[in-house]
Amino acid sequence: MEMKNRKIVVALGGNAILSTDASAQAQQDALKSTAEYLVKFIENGDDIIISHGNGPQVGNLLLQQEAANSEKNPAMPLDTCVAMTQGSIGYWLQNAMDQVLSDRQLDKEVVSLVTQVVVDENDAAFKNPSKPIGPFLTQEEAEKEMQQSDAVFKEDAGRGWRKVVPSPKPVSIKEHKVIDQLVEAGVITVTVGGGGIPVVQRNGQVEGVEAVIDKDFASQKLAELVKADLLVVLTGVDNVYVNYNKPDQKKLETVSVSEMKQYIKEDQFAAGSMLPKVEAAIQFVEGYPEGKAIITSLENIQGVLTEEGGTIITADKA
Ligand SMILES: Nc1ncnc2c1ncn2[C@@H]1O[C@H](COP(=O)(O)OP(=O)(O)O)[C@@H](O)[C@H]1O
Ligand SMILES: NC(=O)OP(=O)(O)O
Repeated sequence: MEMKNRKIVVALGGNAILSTDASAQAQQDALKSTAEYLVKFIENGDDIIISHGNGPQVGNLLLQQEAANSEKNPAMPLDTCVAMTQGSIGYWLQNAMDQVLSDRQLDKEVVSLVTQVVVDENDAAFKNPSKPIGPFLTQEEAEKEMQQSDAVFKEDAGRGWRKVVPSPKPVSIKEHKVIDQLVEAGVITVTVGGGGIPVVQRNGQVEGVEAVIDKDFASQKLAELVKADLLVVLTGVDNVYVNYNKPDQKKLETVSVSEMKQYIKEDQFAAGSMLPKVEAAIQFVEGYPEGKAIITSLENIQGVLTEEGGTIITADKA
């Protein structure tokens, strides 16, 4: 059954933007294909709020900043780099969505919003950098980098070594009311890009801090604040699995919060890849039991339209 007129937060995973080629053209091309999928929500009559990651992009931007750093042309701090990636990826997404909407003769506006996400300055994450950004290095290259600077590198889910930065949890989203107004006005809104620009509130002022927020948690916070019907986390797999990549792997379809928590206890989801998605899904439906969360791939958007595909996380029955 097709579900319609839903308010949906769609979080785009890394493969929706960048696979191997980090050039602007390749990322724009990838987002054109992504937009072809996303437009299906609009054709279905849903309102969407789009969020996206920035791990590879913000890490690459930091390297560019460091390479050009001089007194006259100083490197920008990490919060500003996050804002810069919100701008570039938001521009590409707006452009890609505009193109597909116009091809389909759909009369819809798309905007991307520079979004500040409030974090707690005492979040333990500031003392324990964990969010991988930028390119993958070999262990040898990472160790050399660590000897030469204060940067921390860690192994990223079996894929290589990457620079890691603090990733505090989102507490609130400064612009959430205006996001809701945009959605109510029928505007497709790109927001909390790269997890949002991390800011803290000090003496009544908002100040940027050097961190990268996980976009799945920022999307969950957004879905909670705008009371979304659905949080859709799009990634590289159609479903979440237990015993993933083992001969007895099992696809998860509709799963309650309690069942998911049990799987977390059994260590079924890799930290830094599937675990934050599952945790974000749980937090959303726990905080807003009217909502549901779906973890699936872009290619399986049809399953999201019918709410019959992907891994669907629902609140426990009262
Ligand atoms: N239990 C699991 N079930 C399904 N996928 C898993 C599981 N554990 C780890 N993964 C991996 O996690 C990936 C999603 O994480 P990642 O690629 O880091 O996210 P993103 O799409 O946000 O960039 C999946 O594509 C899959 O390869
Ligand atoms: N900010 C963030 O979570 O980015 P990635 O999804 O690209 O890691």
